[in-house]
Formats: sequence, C-alpha cells, structure tokens
Amino acid sequence: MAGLASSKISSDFHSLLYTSYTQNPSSRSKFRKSIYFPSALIDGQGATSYSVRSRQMNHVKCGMKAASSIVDPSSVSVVDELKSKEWEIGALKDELAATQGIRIRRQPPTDPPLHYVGPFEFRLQNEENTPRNILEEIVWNKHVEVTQMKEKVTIDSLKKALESAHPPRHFIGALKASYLRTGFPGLIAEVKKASPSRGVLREDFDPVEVAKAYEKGGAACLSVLTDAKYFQGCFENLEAIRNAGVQCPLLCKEFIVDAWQLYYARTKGADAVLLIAAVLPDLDIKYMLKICKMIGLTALVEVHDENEMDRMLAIDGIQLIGINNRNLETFKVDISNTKKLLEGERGEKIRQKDIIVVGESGLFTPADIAYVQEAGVKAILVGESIVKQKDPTQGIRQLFGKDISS
Ligand SMILES: O=C(O)c1ccccc1NCC(=O)[C@H](O)[C@H](O)COP(=O)(O)O
Repeated sequence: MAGLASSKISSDFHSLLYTSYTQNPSSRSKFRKSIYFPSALIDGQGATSYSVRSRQMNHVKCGMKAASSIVDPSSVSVVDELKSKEWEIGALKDELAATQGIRIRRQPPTDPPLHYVGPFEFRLQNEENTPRNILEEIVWNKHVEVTQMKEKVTIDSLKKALESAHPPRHFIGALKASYLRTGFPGLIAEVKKASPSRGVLREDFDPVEVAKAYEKGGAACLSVLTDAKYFQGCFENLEAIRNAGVQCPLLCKEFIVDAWQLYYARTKGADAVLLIAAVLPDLDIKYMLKICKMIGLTALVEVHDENEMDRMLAIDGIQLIGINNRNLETFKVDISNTKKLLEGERGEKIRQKDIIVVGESGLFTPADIAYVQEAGVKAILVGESIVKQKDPTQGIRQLFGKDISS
C-alpha cells in the first residue's frame, strides 16, 4: 500500500508541477503533496503500521527558479526521487508541528533537491538553515548523534538487552511517598555538571558522589543529564549511579527525538524519561507514551506555555507533567509560569485526571517551594541551587528550610 500510494503521489506531484510550470512559468507557488510518517514510528517496524496519507495540495510561497538546464527525464535517478521525497517529508513534519504551535524544527532545512519536471529542472528556494535558538540547536545536534548511535546499536539488540534489564523503580510512587512523608513536594534532584544558560555549575563533579549526597538529603528521585555536548553529561553517569546502589528512581534527562532513545535509556538504567512538548508533535508523544508503558519507563512530559499544556491535557495516558519555568529558547526563568499554567480550567482538568505536576527550574529558597506548592505542584525538579553547593545534602536542607531526609 505505502509503495503504491507513494509512486502515485510522485507522478501526480510531478505532473502537477509540470502543468503549473509550463502554463505560468513565473508562478511563485509551490505545490506539495506529501506523505507523513510520524518520526517516532520509524523504528524499523512502526513505519509500515501507518497508512500513507496524501494531503491536500498546499499552496505556499516559494520561488521557482527557471530551469538552469534541460535534462533528459529518463536520467532522473531513483536516488533523486527519494531525496526529493525525503525532503518533502521533512518539510511536512515541520509544517504539521507548526500547526500545533511547535516552533522547533527537528532537522536543518536541507537544500531542497533539484526537481525534475519533464525536460526542466529547478530548485525551490531554501529557508535559513541555522538554528533559531539553543533548543533547536540541541535538537539538531541530537538528531545527528542518535543517527550515528543507531548505526552502532540496533533496535533489535536493545530489545534483546531489555530482556535482562533491571525491573523499573516506581518513579511516581517515590514522589507520592515523599510528599506524604514530608508534606513537601517530592524532590527530583538533578545531577548536572553544566548547562547552556549557566555554564559549569560544579567543577569537582563526581556524579555518584552528588547522587549519594542527594539521596542522603531526602531526594525522592534523581534526574541525570546524559547530553554530553551542552551539559557535560553522559550515559556512563546514569549507569554508574544505578550500579552504585543508589535506590532513588532515575530520570534520564535527555532530549528525546527518536523512539530508539527510549529503549537505549532503559538499558542504561533509566526508570523515567523526559518528553518535551516544545520538540515532539502530539503523534510522537502518543507513540512514545505507548513505548514507555511497554518497556517500563515513566514519562515526564514537559511543557512551558499554555498551548503546550493544553495539547498535553488532550492526550490520554499522561500521568506526570513538568512545568518548566525556564524558557528553553530564551533561558528566561520565571517561577510564576507554574502558577499561570495551573490556574482555572487547566488546574481543574489536571486534578480530574489525577496528573502529578512537577515544578521545574529556578527554585532556590523555601519561599520558592511554598509558592509552587501553593500553585498545586506535588513534585519539584531542582538542579542549580543544590548541585553547586559544596555539600549537596546541606543544599537540600537549605532549599527546604529543614531536614527532609527522615
Ligand atoms: O538549563 C539550561 O540552560 C537549559 C537549556 C536548554 C534546554 C534545557 C536546559 N535546562 C534543563 C532544565 O530544564 C534544567 O536543568 C532543570 O529544569 C533544572 O533547572 P535548575 O534548577 O534551574 O538548574
């Protein structure tokens, strides 16, 4: 089915372009008929489980440059056709994400391939191909990183490794138990050496020592940064903490852009993963939630604004939502963001759905904790204010204004 539909679309597409081009060669419009495969589906099996859907002709502005040369149509290779199709799929993914308010493009807008329409060739104009902000840069880099990792570690080998993986620890259960025990939001303490917004936070950074100090201070769970380039983290830290006998459930703090990463994180000792609504379209979130449930991972779905919160509240199966007070595009931190997103109908819907909310970023004092707790959070995710303390155990005591360890 997919193959047939694709070739039909391809011929329609080119015949339409040929007609458009020959009738009004100066036309400044691009017709695009595209196919959408959610990126999360392309894990080697999923892609065939989705029907190919040709979409309405989209009439969007672009410039069609006059043919620079006359080519023999029979010389257009299958590779050119596939490159053209790949480019169209990438462009459509961004277009579909944009309809959900997502501004992050998953990959650089590559140069559109040369289009061959009958005896003509032309190239559609290109958008800027530099990242618009740090989050988009991280996501583009992550795509390259994961593509390279997937060449070395297959999804089948990961699925095989999962057969002997440790049983997952109950991430949400630990947060709820901590809240009941202390009367404070459960603490997800973040093992983070550095970040794009704050640089190096802790020079003498021993992840296992930091993790043990957090556990001693009363953390319910830990968040472990595994991104190397922008946070100086790594998966070896996650494994080392797991293997050091730390009992806290572990959140793999990674930028998930591909379902393969979920399997990989689970094999490296993760009990939970982060799904960022600013990066992942709804279909990817839904698909990844299913995979998380299947392989024993808790999903912390992160939002920053009302649009992202409304999108996530419309998705069934989400149990844990993190409200990030840091704008990951501008780095601006404002803890009132948590209050804003929990007011009114949104707060009511969260209570009805029994969703646990995590207040994330910019929490430094007992007053900050009281503020977000009053807003309705049952858990908090804290990095900078405790990881930079000489004694992180003491840092937790200062953060809460009391010893929450027993
Ligand atoms: O912290 C950054 O600079 C950053 C930049 C781009 C994407 C994510 C980023 N941080 C991840 C986080 O959200 C924080 O590590 C986490 O919420 C803890 O925040 P904090 O307590 O302020 O360290």
